[in-house]
Amino acid sequence: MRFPMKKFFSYYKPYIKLFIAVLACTFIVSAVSLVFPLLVQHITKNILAGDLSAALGKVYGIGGLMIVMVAIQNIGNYFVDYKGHEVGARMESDMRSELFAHMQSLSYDFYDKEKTGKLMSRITNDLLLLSELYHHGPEDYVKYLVRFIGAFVILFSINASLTIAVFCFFPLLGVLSLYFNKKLNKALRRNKERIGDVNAQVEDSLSGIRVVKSFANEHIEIDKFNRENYRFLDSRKQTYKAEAYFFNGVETIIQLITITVIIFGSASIVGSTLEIADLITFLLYISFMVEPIQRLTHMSTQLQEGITGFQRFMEMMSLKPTIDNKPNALMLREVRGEIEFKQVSFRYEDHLNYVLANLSLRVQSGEYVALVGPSGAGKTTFCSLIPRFYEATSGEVLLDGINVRDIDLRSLRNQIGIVQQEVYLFAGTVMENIRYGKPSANDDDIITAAKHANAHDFIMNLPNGYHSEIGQRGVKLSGGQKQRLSIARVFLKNPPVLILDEATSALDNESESIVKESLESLAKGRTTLVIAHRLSTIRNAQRIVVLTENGIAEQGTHDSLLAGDGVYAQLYAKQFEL
Ligand SMILES: Nc1ncnc2c1ncn2[C@@H]1O[C@H](COP(=O)(O)OP(=O)(O)OP(=O)(O)O)[C@@H](O)[C@H]1O
Repeated sequence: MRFPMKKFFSYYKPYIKLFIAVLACTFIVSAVSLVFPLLVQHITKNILAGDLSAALGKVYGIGGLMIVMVAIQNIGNYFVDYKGHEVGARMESDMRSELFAHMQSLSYDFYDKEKTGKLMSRITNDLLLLSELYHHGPEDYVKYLVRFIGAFVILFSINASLTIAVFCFFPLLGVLSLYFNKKLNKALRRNKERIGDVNAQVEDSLSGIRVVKSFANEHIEIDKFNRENYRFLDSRKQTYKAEAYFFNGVETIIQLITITVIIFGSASIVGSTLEIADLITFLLYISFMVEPIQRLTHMSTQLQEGITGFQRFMEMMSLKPTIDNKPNALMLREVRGEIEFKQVSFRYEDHLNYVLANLSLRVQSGEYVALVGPSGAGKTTFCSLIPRFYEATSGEVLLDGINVRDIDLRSLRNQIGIVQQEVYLFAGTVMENIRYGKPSANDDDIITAAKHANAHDFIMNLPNGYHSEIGQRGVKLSGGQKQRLSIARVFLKNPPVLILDEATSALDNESESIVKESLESLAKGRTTLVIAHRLSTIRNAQRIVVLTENGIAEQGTHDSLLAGDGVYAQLYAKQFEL
Protein backbone atom coordinates (compact mmCIF):
# COMPACT_ATOMS: atom_id res chain seq x y z
CA MET A 1 0.00 0.00 0.00
CA ARG A 2 1.49 3.37 -1.03
CA PHE A 3 1.59 5.93 1.73
CA PRO A 4 -1.53 8.12 1.29
CA MET A 5 0.14 11.52 1.70
CA LYS A 6 -2.91 13.60 0.81
CA LYS A 7 -5.08 11.91 3.39
CA PHE A 8 -2.29 12.03 5.96
CA PHE A 9 -1.91 15.79 5.69
CA SER A 10 -5.67 16.43 5.54
CA TYR A 11 -5.87 15.90 9.32
CA TYR A 12 -3.82 19.07 9.91
CA LYS A 13 -6.54 21.19 8.33
CA PRO A 14 -8.56 22.18 11.44
CA TYR A 15 -5.40 23.11 13.37
CA ILE A 16 -3.28 24.49 10.55
CA LYS A 17 -2.87 28.02 12.00
CA LEU A 18 -1.76 26.76 15.39
CA PHE A 19 0.53 24.22 13.80
CA ILE A 20 2.16 26.84 11.55
CA ALA A 21 2.78 28.92 14.70
CA VAL A 22 4.44 25.85 16.27
CA LEU A 23 6.62 25.36 13.18
CA ALA A 24 7.55 29.07 13.14
CA CYS A 25 8.61 28.81 16.77
CA THR A 26 10.63 25.69 15.97
CA PHE A 27 12.36 27.60 13.17
CA ILE A 28 13.25 30.53 15.44
CA VAL A 29 14.50 28.29 18.26
CA SER A 30 16.69 26.26 15.87
CA ALA A 31 18.09 29.37 14.16
CA VAL A 32 18.93 30.92 17.55
CA SER A 33 20.73 27.75 18.66
CA LEU A 34 23.00 28.03 15.62
CA VAL A 35 24.39 31.32 16.85
CA PHE A 36 25.92 29.91 20.09
CA PRO A 37 29.03 28.25 18.58
CA LEU A 38 29.61 31.37 16.45
CA LEU A 39 29.69 33.44 19.64
CA VAL A 40 32.15 30.96 21.19
CA GLN A 41 34.26 31.25 18.07
CA HIS A 42 34.09 35.06 18.30
CA ILE A 43 35.24 34.93 21.95
CA THR A 44 38.12 32.51 21.37
CA LYS A 45 39.28 33.77 17.99
CA ASN A 46 38.74 37.52 18.18
CA ILE A 47 38.21 38.70 21.75
CA LEU A 48 40.62 36.50 23.72
CA ALA A 49 43.25 36.64 20.98
CA GLY A 50 43.11 40.48 20.82
CA ASP A 51 43.40 43.24 23.40
CA LEU A 52 42.76 41.46 26.72
CA SER A 53 42.15 44.66 28.69
CA ALA A 54 38.87 45.26 26.83
CA ALA A 55 38.06 41.53 26.60
CA LEU A 56 36.13 41.14 29.84
CA GLY A 57 33.52 43.80 29.00
CA LYS A 58 32.94 42.23 25.59
CA VAL A 59 32.66 38.73 27.10
CA TYR A 60 30.06 40.01 29.61
CA GLY A 61 28.14 41.59 26.73
CA ILE A 62 28.14 38.32 24.82
CA GLY A 63 27.14 36.48 28.04
CA GLY A 64 24.12 38.81 28.34
CA LEU A 65 23.22 38.15 24.71
CA MET A 66 23.46 34.42 25.34
CA ILE A 67 21.05 34.68 28.30
CA VAL A 68 18.53 36.55 26.12
CA MET A 69 18.92 33.84 23.50
CA VAL A 70 18.39 31.11 26.09
CA ALA A 71 15.20 32.87 27.25
CA ILE A 72 13.92 33.03 23.66
CA GLN A 73 14.75 29.35 23.20
CA ASN A 74 13.00 28.32 26.40
CA ILE A 75 9.82 30.28 25.73
CA GLY A 76 9.81 28.94 22.17
CA ASN A 77 10.42 25.35 23.29
CA TYR A 78 7.64 25.60 25.88
CA PHE A 79 5.19 26.66 23.16
CA VAL A 80 6.43 23.96 20.77
CA ASP A 81 6.27 21.20 23.40
CA TYR A 82 2.88 22.15 24.77
CA LYS A 83 0.97 23.23 21.68
CA GLY A 84 2.78 20.83 19.35
CA HIS A 85 1.75 17.86 21.46
CA GLU A 86 -1.76 19.24 21.82
CA VAL A 87 -2.20 19.51 18.05
CA GLY A 88 -0.93 15.94 17.64
CA ALA A 89 -3.23 14.63 20.35
CA ARG A 90 -6.24 16.42 18.86
CA MET A 91 -5.55 14.95 15.45
CA GLU A 92 -5.18 11.48 16.96
CA SER A 93 -8.47 11.93 18.76
CA ASP A 94 -10.20 13.09 15.53
CA MET A 95 -8.94 10.01 13.75
CA ARG A 96 -10.04 7.73 16.57
CA SER A 97 -13.56 9.18 16.38
CA GLU A 98 -13.56 8.83 12.61
CA LEU A 99 -12.43 5.21 12.83
CA PHE A 100 -15.06 4.35 15.43
CA ALA A 101 -17.81 6.00 13.36
CA HIS A 102 -16.57 4.12 10.31
CA MET A 103 -16.66 0.81 12.19
CA GLN A 104 -20.24 1.54 13.19
CA SER A 105 -21.10 1.84 9.50
CA LEU A 106 -19.63 -1.55 8.54
CA SER A 107 -22.04 -4.39 7.91
CA TYR A 108 -22.75 -7.71 9.63
CA ASP A 109 -20.51 -9.70 7.29
CA PHE A 110 -17.49 -7.68 8.42
CA TYR A 111 -18.18 -8.44 12.09
CA ASP A 112 -18.78 -12.11 11.27
CA LYS A 113 -15.12 -12.32 10.26
CA GLU A 114 -13.36 -9.98 12.68
CA LYS A 115 -12.55 -10.48 16.32
CA THR A 116 -13.75 -7.73 18.64
CA GLY A 117 -10.49 -7.59 20.60
CA LYS A 118 -8.50 -7.02 17.41
CA LEU A 119 -10.79 -4.20 16.42
CA MET A 120 -10.43 -2.65 19.87
CA SER A 121 -6.69 -2.78 19.44
CA ARG A 122 -6.97 -0.92 16.14
CA ILE A 123 -8.83 1.91 17.81
CA THR A 124 -6.59 2.16 20.86
CA ASN A 125 -3.05 0.84 20.24
CA ASP A 126 -2.69 1.48 16.53
CA LEU A 127 -3.35 5.18 16.80
CA LEU A 128 -1.38 5.70 19.98
CA LEU A 129 1.81 7.08 18.48
CA LEU A 130 0.17 8.98 15.65
CA SER A 131 0.12 12.17 17.70
CA GLU A 132 3.91 11.91 18.04
CA LEU A 133 4.28 11.44 14.32
CA TYR A 134 1.93 14.29 13.52
CA HIS A 135 3.72 16.90 15.54
CA HIS A 136 7.29 15.59 15.78
CA GLY A 137 7.41 14.62 12.11
CA PRO A 138 7.22 18.13 10.57
CA GLU A 139 8.60 19.81 13.69
CA ASP A 140 11.78 17.75 13.70
CA TYR A 141 12.21 18.20 9.99
CA VAL A 142 12.14 21.99 10.39
CA LYS A 143 14.35 21.90 13.47
CA TYR A 144 17.01 19.65 12.11
CA LEU A 145 16.95 20.98 8.57
CA VAL A 146 17.62 24.50 9.85
CA ARG A 147 20.41 23.26 12.10
CA PHE A 148 21.84 20.95 9.49
CA ILE A 149 21.88 23.49 6.63
CA GLY A 150 23.06 26.28 8.95
CA ALA A 151 25.86 24.13 10.32
CA PHE A 152 26.86 23.04 6.82
CA VAL A 153 27.10 26.65 5.54
CA ILE A 154 29.13 27.75 8.57
CA LEU A 155 31.44 24.73 8.48
CA PHE A 156 31.95 25.14 4.74
CA SER A 157 33.00 28.75 5.27
CA ILE A 158 35.48 27.63 7.94
CA ASN A 159 37.05 24.75 6.04
CA ALA A 160 35.54 23.40 2.81
CA SER A 161 37.65 20.26 2.38
CA LEU A 162 37.04 19.05 5.94
CA THR A 163 33.30 19.64 5.50
CA ILE A 164 33.28 17.61 2.29
CA ALA A 165 35.17 14.79 4.03
CA VAL A 166 32.40 14.69 6.65
CA PHE A 167 29.77 14.59 3.95
CA CYS A 168 31.29 11.51 2.37
CA PHE A 169 29.75 9.52 5.22
CA PHE A 170 26.20 10.67 4.54
CA PRO A 171 25.30 8.37 1.62
CA LEU A 172 26.28 5.47 3.88
CA LEU A 173 23.91 6.74 6.54
CA GLY A 174 21.16 7.13 3.94
CA VAL A 175 21.49 3.53 2.72
CA LEU A 176 21.54 2.21 6.29
CA SER A 177 18.41 4.20 7.20
CA LEU A 178 16.49 3.07 4.13
CA TYR A 179 17.32 -0.57 4.69
CA PHE A 180 16.44 -0.62 8.37
CA ASN A 181 13.37 1.57 8.11
CA LYS A 182 11.86 -1.01 5.79
CA LYS A 183 12.76 -3.79 8.19
CA LEU A 184 11.46 -1.81 11.14
CA ASN A 185 8.18 -1.01 9.41
CA LYS A 186 7.59 -4.73 8.83
CA ALA A 187 8.51 -5.60 12.43
CA LEU A 188 6.26 -2.89 13.86
CA ARG A 189 3.33 -4.00 11.75
CA ARG A 190 3.80 -7.49 13.11
CA ASN A 191 3.87 -6.09 16.65
CA LYS A 192 0.57 -4.36 16.07
CA GLU A 193 -1.02 -7.50 14.69
CA ARG A 194 0.21 -9.54 17.64
CA ILE A 195 -0.93 -7.08 20.30
CA GLY A 196 -4.27 -7.22 18.47
CA ASP A 197 -4.21 -11.01 18.95
CA VAL A 198 -3.46 -10.55 22.66
CA ASN A 199 -6.41 -8.18 22.95
CA ALA A 200 -8.67 -10.58 21.08
CA GLN A 201 -7.70 -13.34 23.48
CA VAL A 202 -8.36 -11.15 26.52
CA GLU A 203 -11.73 -10.10 25.13
CA ASP A 204 -12.71 -13.68 24.33
CA SER A 205 -11.64 -15.12 27.69
CA LEU A 206 -13.11 -12.34 29.80
CA SER A 207 -16.40 -12.20 27.90
CA GLY A 208 -16.77 -15.90 28.48
CA ILE A 209 -15.51 -15.84 32.07
CA ARG A 210 -18.71 -17.45 33.39
CA VAL A 211 -18.31 -20.38 31.01
CA VAL A 212 -14.62 -20.62 31.89
CA LYS A 213 -15.46 -20.89 35.57
CA SER A 214 -18.32 -23.30 35.07
CA PHE A 215 -15.94 -25.72 33.35
CA ALA A 216 -13.11 -24.80 35.78
CA ASN A 217 -10.98 -24.20 32.70
CA GLU A 218 -9.02 -21.20 33.90
CA HIS A 219 -5.75 -23.00 33.12
CA ILE A 220 -6.77 -23.44 29.48
CA GLU A 221 -7.50 -19.73 29.16
CA ILE A 222 -4.17 -18.89 30.82
CA ASP A 223 -2.37 -21.16 28.34
CA LYS A 224 -4.17 -19.60 25.38
CA PHE A 225 -3.35 -16.13 26.67
CA ASN A 226 0.31 -16.98 27.27
CA ARG A 227 0.62 -18.37 23.77
CA GLU A 228 -0.45 -15.02 22.31
CA ASN A 229 1.56 -13.09 24.87
CA TYR A 230 4.76 -14.96 23.97
CA ARG A 231 4.10 -14.47 20.27
CA PHE A 232 3.92 -10.76 20.96
CA LEU A 233 7.13 -10.94 22.99
CA ASP A 234 8.82 -12.81 20.18
CA SER A 235 7.82 -10.20 17.68
CA ARG A 236 9.09 -7.41 19.94
CA LYS A 237 12.41 -9.19 20.36
CA GLN A 238 12.83 -9.14 16.59
CA THR A 239 12.02 -5.43 16.52
CA TYR A 240 14.64 -4.69 19.14
CA LYS A 241 17.18 -6.73 17.23
CA ALA A 242 16.59 -4.65 14.09
CA GLU A 243 16.74 -1.47 16.16
CA ALA A 244 19.97 -2.50 17.86
CA TYR A 245 21.66 -3.16 14.50
CA PHE A 246 20.43 0.13 13.17
CA PHE A 247 21.29 2.36 16.13
CA ASN A 248 24.74 0.90 16.54
CA GLY A 249 25.42 1.21 12.82
CA VAL A 250 24.50 4.89 13.02
CA GLU A 251 26.56 5.42 16.18
CA THR A 252 29.61 3.85 14.52
CA ILE A 253 29.33 6.14 11.52
CA ILE A 254 28.94 9.18 13.79
CA GLN A 255 32.06 8.21 15.72
CA LEU A 256 33.93 7.79 12.44
CA ILE A 257 32.86 11.31 11.48
CA THR A 258 34.20 12.76 14.75
CA ILE A 259 37.49 10.84 14.41
CA THR A 260 37.86 12.13 10.83
CA VAL A 261 37.37 15.71 11.99
CA ILE A 262 39.87 15.37 14.84
CA ILE A 263 42.55 13.68 12.70
CA PHE A 264 42.13 15.77 9.54
CA GLY A 265 41.56 18.94 11.59
CA SER A 266 44.77 18.36 13.58
CA ALA A 267 46.66 17.66 10.34
CA SER A 268 45.31 20.93 8.94
CA ILE A 269 46.51 22.79 12.03
CA VAL A 270 49.95 21.25 11.58
CA GLY A 271 49.84 22.30 7.94
CA SER A 272 48.71 25.80 9.06
CA THR A 273 45.53 25.72 7.01
CA LEU A 274 43.30 25.74 10.15
CA GLU A 275 43.44 27.57 13.46
CA ILE A 276 42.76 25.87 16.81
CA ALA A 277 39.76 28.14 17.44
CA ASP A 278 38.33 27.01 14.10
CA LEU A 279 38.80 23.36 15.00
CA ILE A 280 36.91 23.95 18.27
CA THR A 281 34.11 25.66 16.32
CA PHE A 282 34.17 22.79 13.86
CA LEU A 283 33.79 20.23 16.61
CA LEU A 284 30.95 22.23 18.16
CA TYR A 285 29.08 22.43 14.84
CA ILE A 286 29.71 18.80 14.04
CA SER A 287 27.28 18.01 16.84
CA PHE A 288 24.70 20.17 15.02
CA MET A 289 25.04 18.00 11.98
CA VAL A 290 25.28 14.74 13.83
CA GLU A 291 22.47 15.42 16.29
CA PRO A 292 19.77 15.50 13.59
CA ILE A 293 20.97 12.14 12.39
CA GLN A 294 21.04 10.70 15.89
CA ARG A 295 17.67 12.15 16.79
CA LEU A 296 15.96 11.23 13.56
CA THR A 297 17.21 7.67 13.74
CA HIS A 298 16.34 7.25 17.42
CA MET A 299 13.01 8.91 16.82
CA SER A 300 12.46 6.75 13.82
CA THR A 301 10.99 3.86 15.82
CA GLN A 302 8.42 6.21 17.24
CA LEU A 303 7.80 7.81 13.86
CA GLN A 304 7.72 4.45 12.13
CA GLU A 305 5.22 3.23 14.67
CA GLY A 306 3.06 6.24 13.84
CA ILE A 307 3.43 5.49 10.13
CA THR A 308 2.46 1.83 10.47
CA GLY A 309 -0.43 2.91 12.71
CA PHE A 310 -1.59 5.28 9.99
CA GLN A 311 -1.25 2.62 7.31
CA ARG A 312 -3.40 0.23 9.35
CA PHE A 313 -5.85 3.04 10.03
CA MET A 314 -6.18 3.62 6.29
CA GLU A 315 -6.65 -0.10 5.60
CA MET A 316 -9.65 -0.05 7.88
CA MET A 317 -10.98 3.26 6.57
CA SER A 318 -10.82 1.99 3.00
CA LEU A 319 -13.21 -0.88 3.77
CA LYS A 320 -16.64 -0.03 2.48
CA PRO A 321 -19.83 -1.25 4.13
CA THR A 322 -21.19 -4.02 1.92
CA ILE A 323 -24.71 -2.82 2.69
CA ASP A 324 -25.23 0.87 2.27
CA ASN A 325 -27.78 3.41 1.09
CA LYS A 326 -28.36 3.84 -2.60
CA PRO A 327 -28.15 7.42 -3.84
CA ASN A 328 -31.59 8.99 -3.28
CA ALA A 329 -32.67 6.11 -1.07
CA LEU A 330 -36.33 6.24 -0.09
CA MET A 331 -37.44 7.53 3.30
CA LEU A 332 -40.47 5.60 4.56
CA ARG A 333 -43.41 7.42 6.08
CA GLU A 334 -46.58 5.41 6.76
CA VAL A 335 -45.74 1.73 6.71
CA ARG A 336 -48.43 -0.96 6.58
CA GLY A 337 -45.96 -3.77 7.19
CA GLU A 338 -46.55 -6.08 4.25
CA ILE A 339 -43.53 -8.28 3.61
CA GLU A 340 -42.85 -10.20 0.47
CA PHE A 341 -39.97 -12.47 -0.55
CA LYS A 342 -39.80 -12.97 -4.33
CA GLN A 343 -37.64 -15.85 -5.50
CA VAL A 344 -35.05 -15.05 -2.85
CA SER A 345 -31.78 -16.98 -2.72
CA PHE A 346 -29.07 -16.34 -0.20
CA ARG A 347 -25.64 -17.61 0.78
CA TYR A 348 -23.32 -16.05 3.34
CA GLU A 349 -20.23 -16.18 1.14
CA ASP A 350 -19.53 -17.08 -2.45
CA HIS A 351 -17.79 -20.31 -1.55
CA LEU A 352 -20.57 -21.46 0.81
CA ASN A 353 -23.78 -23.32 -0.03
CA TYR A 354 -27.06 -21.52 -0.44
CA VAL A 355 -29.01 -21.26 2.83
CA LEU A 356 -32.15 -20.08 1.07
CA ALA A 357 -32.93 -21.00 -2.54
CA ASN A 358 -35.66 -19.46 -4.67
CA LEU A 359 -37.84 -18.78 -1.69
CA SER A 360 -41.11 -16.88 -2.11
CA LEU A 361 -43.45 -15.85 0.69
CA ARG A 362 -45.92 -13.07 1.30
CA VAL A 363 -46.89 -11.87 4.76
CA GLN A 364 -49.93 -9.59 4.96
CA SER A 365 -49.92 -6.41 6.94
CA GLY A 366 -50.78 -7.22 10.58
CA GLU A 367 -50.48 -10.98 10.04
CA TYR A 368 -48.96 -13.22 12.75
CA VAL A 369 -46.78 -15.79 11.03
CA ALA A 370 -44.67 -18.44 12.70
CA LEU A 371 -41.53 -19.85 11.08
CA VAL A 372 -40.71 -23.37 12.19
CA GLY A 373 -38.42 -26.09 10.95
CA PRO A 374 -35.30 -28.05 11.76
CA SER A 375 -32.25 -26.31 13.20
CA GLY A 376 -30.07 -24.72 10.54
CA ALA A 377 -32.89 -24.53 7.98
CA GLY A 378 -32.38 -20.78 7.65
CA LYS A 379 -35.16 -19.21 9.76
CA THR A 380 -32.94 -16.57 11.37
CA THR A 381 -31.22 -15.94 8.06
CA PHE A 382 -34.63 -15.40 6.43
CA CYS A 383 -35.56 -12.79 9.03
CA SER A 384 -32.24 -10.98 8.85
CA LEU A 385 -32.81 -10.22 5.17
CA ILE A 386 -35.80 -8.00 6.01
CA PRO A 387 -33.86 -5.27 7.86
CA ARG A 388 -31.00 -5.85 5.35
CA PHE A 389 -28.51 -7.16 7.88
CA TYR A 390 -27.49 -9.24 4.90
CA GLU A 391 -28.33 -8.70 1.24
CA ALA A 392 -30.29 -11.28 -0.72
CA THR A 393 -27.90 -12.90 -3.21
CA SER A 394 -30.69 -12.90 -5.79
CA GLY A 395 -34.40 -12.17 -5.82
CA GLU A 396 -36.22 -9.37 -4.01
CA VAL A 397 -37.28 -8.66 -0.46
CA LEU A 398 -40.10 -6.13 -0.39
CA LEU A 399 -41.63 -4.05 2.37
CA ASP A 400 -44.99 -2.57 1.36
CA GLY A 401 -44.09 -3.48 -2.21
CA ILE A 402 -40.80 -1.53 -2.12
CA ASN A 403 -37.51 -3.37 -2.55
CA VAL A 404 -35.64 -3.01 0.75
CA ARG A 405 -32.50 -2.14 -1.24
CA ASP A 406 -34.18 1.10 -2.33
CA ILE A 407 -35.08 2.18 1.19
CA ASP A 408 -32.88 4.34 3.39
CA LEU A 409 -31.30 1.89 5.85
CA ARG A 410 -32.13 3.87 8.96
CA SER A 411 -35.66 4.47 7.81
CA LEU A 412 -36.06 0.75 7.06
CA ARG A 413 -34.66 -0.44 10.39
CA ASN A 414 -36.83 2.06 12.25
CA GLN A 415 -39.85 0.07 11.02
CA ILE A 416 -38.65 -3.24 12.41
CA GLY A 417 -38.48 -4.38 16.01
CA ILE A 418 -36.46 -7.46 16.90
CA VAL A 419 -36.59 -9.51 20.08
CA GLN A 420 -34.03 -12.29 20.20
CA GLN A 421 -33.27 -15.16 22.50
CA GLU A 422 -29.93 -13.61 23.42
CA VAL A 423 -30.67 -10.20 24.86
CA TYR A 424 -27.95 -7.60 24.74
CA LEU A 425 -28.27 -4.85 27.31
CA PHE A 426 -25.74 -2.07 27.74
CA ALA A 427 -24.04 -1.22 31.01
CA GLY A 428 -26.10 1.59 32.53
CA THR A 429 -29.49 2.05 34.15
CA VAL A 430 -32.82 0.41 33.37
CA MET A 431 -34.07 3.75 32.09
CA GLU A 432 -31.15 4.19 29.71
CA ASN A 433 -31.57 0.70 28.36
CA ILE A 434 -35.24 1.08 27.58
CA ARG A 435 -34.67 4.54 26.12
CA TYR A 436 -32.34 2.90 23.60
CA GLY A 437 -35.49 1.99 21.65
CA LYS A 438 -36.30 5.66 21.11
CA PRO A 439 -33.65 8.10 22.33
CA SER A 440 -36.08 11.05 22.20
CA ALA A 441 -38.61 9.39 24.56
CA ASN A 442 -39.44 11.03 27.90
CA ASP A 443 -39.54 9.22 31.25
CA ASP A 444 -43.34 8.76 31.14
CA ASP A 445 -43.13 7.05 27.72
CA ILE A 446 -40.49 4.73 29.13
CA ILE A 447 -42.60 3.81 32.16
CA THR A 448 -45.61 3.16 29.90
CA ALA A 449 -43.48 0.92 27.66
CA ALA A 450 -42.21 -0.97 30.72
CA LYS A 451 -45.79 -1.47 31.94
CA HIS A 452 -46.84 -2.86 28.55
CA ALA A 453 -43.87 -5.24 28.73
CA ASN A 454 -44.85 -6.48 32.23
CA ALA A 455 -41.57 -5.04 33.48
CA HIS A 456 -42.75 -2.14 35.64
CA ASP A 457 -43.33 -4.14 38.82
CA PHE A 458 -39.96 -5.84 38.92
CA ILE A 459 -38.23 -2.57 38.01
CA MET A 460 -39.93 -0.83 40.96
CA ASN A 461 -38.62 -3.59 43.23
CA LEU A 462 -35.01 -2.91 42.18
CA PRO A 463 -33.00 -0.84 44.71
CA ASN A 464 -33.14 2.37 42.63
CA GLY A 465 -36.14 1.59 40.46
CA TYR A 466 -35.67 2.86 36.92
CA HIS A 467 -32.30 4.31 37.90
CA SER A 468 -30.83 1.00 39.00
CA GLU A 469 -27.58 0.01 37.33
CA ILE A 470 -27.97 -3.36 35.64
CA GLY A 471 -24.27 -4.26 35.31
CA GLN A 472 -22.39 -5.16 32.16
CA ARG A 473 -24.74 -6.87 29.71
CA GLY A 474 -27.40 -6.80 32.43
CA VAL A 475 -25.74 -9.39 34.68
CA LYS A 476 -27.72 -8.20 37.69
CA LEU A 477 -31.03 -9.24 36.10
CA SER A 478 -32.62 -12.63 35.51
CA GLY A 479 -33.12 -13.98 32.00
CA GLY A 480 -36.84 -13.20 32.07
CA GLN A 481 -36.24 -9.68 33.39
CA LYS A 482 -33.68 -8.96 30.70
CA GLN A 483 -36.08 -10.21 28.07
CA ARG A 484 -38.88 -7.96 29.38
CA LEU A 485 -36.54 -4.95 29.22
CA SER A 486 -35.73 -5.80 25.64
CA ILE A 487 -39.46 -6.03 24.91
CA ALA A 488 -40.06 -2.66 26.59
CA ARG A 489 -37.37 -1.26 24.32
CA VAL A 490 -39.31 -2.46 21.27
CA PHE A 491 -42.63 -1.21 22.72
CA LEU A 492 -41.05 2.21 22.95
CA LYS A 493 -39.77 1.99 19.40
CA ASN A 494 -43.28 1.02 18.29
CA PRO A 495 -42.43 -0.45 14.87
CA PRO A 496 -45.06 -1.79 12.46
CA VAL A 497 -43.02 -4.98 11.82
CA LEU A 498 -41.90 -7.34 14.52
CA ILE A 499 -39.46 -10.25 14.47
CA LEU A 500 -39.42 -12.56 17.48
CA ASP A 501 -36.48 -14.93 17.20
CA GLU A 502 -36.77 -17.65 19.85
CA ALA A 503 -37.60 -14.88 22.31
CA THR A 504 -38.87 -17.18 25.03
CA SER A 505 -36.86 -20.33 24.48
CA ALA A 506 -34.20 -19.61 27.10
CA LEU A 507 -36.74 -18.99 29.87
CA ASP A 508 -38.28 -21.25 32.46
CA ASN A 509 -42.03 -21.91 32.36
CA GLU A 510 -42.99 -19.16 34.76
CA SER A 511 -40.91 -16.43 33.12
CA GLU A 512 -41.99 -17.72 29.75
CA SER A 513 -45.64 -17.22 30.50
CA ILE A 514 -45.07 -13.60 31.64
CA VAL A 515 -42.82 -12.83 28.67
CA LYS A 516 -45.26 -14.54 26.32
CA GLU A 517 -48.01 -12.31 27.60
CA SER A 518 -45.83 -9.23 26.95
CA LEU A 519 -44.98 -10.45 23.48
CA GLU A 520 -48.60 -11.10 22.61
CA SER A 521 -49.50 -7.60 23.61
CA LEU A 522 -46.48 -6.28 21.65
CA ALA A 523 -47.55 -8.17 18.53
CA LYS A 524 -51.03 -6.65 18.47
CA GLY A 525 -51.59 -4.59 15.34
CA ARG A 526 -48.13 -5.36 13.93
CA THR A 527 -46.92 -7.69 11.21
CA THR A 528 -45.20 -10.37 13.25
CA LEU A 529 -42.77 -13.10 12.29
CA VAL A 530 -42.11 -15.56 15.08
CA ILE A 531 -39.35 -18.13 15.02
CA ALA A 532 -40.04 -20.87 17.52
CA HIS A 533 -38.69 -24.26 18.32
CA ARG A 534 -41.27 -25.08 20.93
CA LEU A 535 -44.27 -25.64 18.74
CA SER A 536 -46.64 -25.24 21.68
CA THR A 537 -45.88 -21.50 21.67
CA ILE A 538 -47.09 -20.85 18.15
CA ARG A 539 -50.20 -22.98 18.02
CA ASN A 540 -52.35 -19.86 17.72
CA ALA A 541 -50.41 -18.30 14.84
CA GLN A 542 -52.57 -17.23 11.90
CA ARG A 543 -50.19 -19.09 9.65
CA ILE A 544 -47.34 -21.49 10.27
CA VAL A 545 -44.62 -21.70 7.61
CA VAL A 546 -42.44 -24.80 7.73
CA LEU A 547 -38.95 -24.10 6.44
CA THR A 548 -36.58 -26.96 5.68
CA GLU A 549 -33.26 -27.18 3.90
CA ASN A 550 -35.23 -27.52 0.66
CA GLY A 551 -37.22 -24.36 1.15
CA ILE A 552 -40.81 -23.95 2.32
CA ALA A 553 -42.15 -27.46 2.80
CA GLU A 554 -45.69 -26.50 3.78
CA GLN A 555 -47.77 -23.77 5.37
CA GLY A 556 -51.14 -23.41 7.03
CA THR A 557 -52.77 -23.25 10.44
CA HIS A 558 -51.76 -25.58 13.23
CA ASP A 559 -54.83 -27.75 12.72
CA SER A 560 -54.55 -27.96 8.95
CA LEU A 561 -50.83 -28.83 9.12
CA LEU A 562 -51.41 -31.51 11.73
CA ALA A 563 -54.14 -32.98 9.56
CA GLY A 564 -51.78 -32.89 6.54
CA ASP A 565 -49.40 -35.30 8.27
CA GLY A 566 -46.33 -33.64 6.71
CA VAL A 567 -43.08 -32.22 8.20
CA TYR A 568 -44.96 -30.15 10.79
CA ALA A 569 -46.98 -33.11 12.01
CA GLN A 570 -43.74 -35.11 12.35
CA LEU A 571 -41.97 -32.29 14.21
CA TYR A 572 -44.98 -31.95 16.47
CA ALA A 573 -45.18 -35.65 17.16
CA LYS A 574 -41.46 -35.72 17.97
CA GLN A 575 -41.75 -32.84 20.39
CA PHE A 576 -44.73 -34.21 22.22
CA GLU A 577 -43.84 -37.85 21.66
CA LEU A 578 -47.28 -38.63 20.37
N1 LIG B 1 -22.86 -15.53 9.73
C1 LIG B 1 -22.88 -16.69 9.13
N2 LIG B 1 -21.91 -17.02 8.28
C2 LIG B 1 -21.93 -18.21 7.63
N3 LIG B 1 -22.89 -19.13 7.79
C3 LIG B 1 -23.88 -18.86 8.64
C4 LIG B 1 -23.95 -17.64 9.37
N4 LIG B 1 -25.05 -17.63 10.14
C5 LIG B 1 -25.66 -18.82 9.90
N5 LIG B 1 -24.97 -19.55 9.02
C6 LIG B 1 -25.35 -20.89 8.50
O1 LIG B 1 -26.58 -20.73 7.82
C7 LIG B 1 -27.44 -21.83 8.07
C8 LIG B 1 -28.80 -21.33 8.57
O2 LIG B 1 -28.61 -20.73 9.84
P1 LIG B 1 -29.83 -20.06 10.62
O3 LIG B 1 -29.29 -19.52 11.89
O4 LIG B 1 -30.51 -19.11 9.72
O5 LIG B 1 -30.75 -21.30 10.88
P2 LIG B 1 -32.01 -21.45 11.83
O6 LIG B 1 -33.03 -22.17 11.06
O7 LIG B 1 -32.39 -20.13 12.39
O8 LIG B 1 -31.38 -22.38 12.95
P3 LIG B 1 -31.78 -22.50 14.50
O9 LIG B 1 -33.20 -22.94 14.53
O10 LIG B 1 -30.86 -23.55 15.02
O11 LIG B 1 -31.55 -21.16 15.10
C9 LIG B 1 -26.72 -22.72 9.05
O12 LIG B 1 -26.17 -23.78 8.32
C10 LIG B 1 -25.62 -21.88 9.61
O13 LIG B 1 -24.48 -22.63 9.88
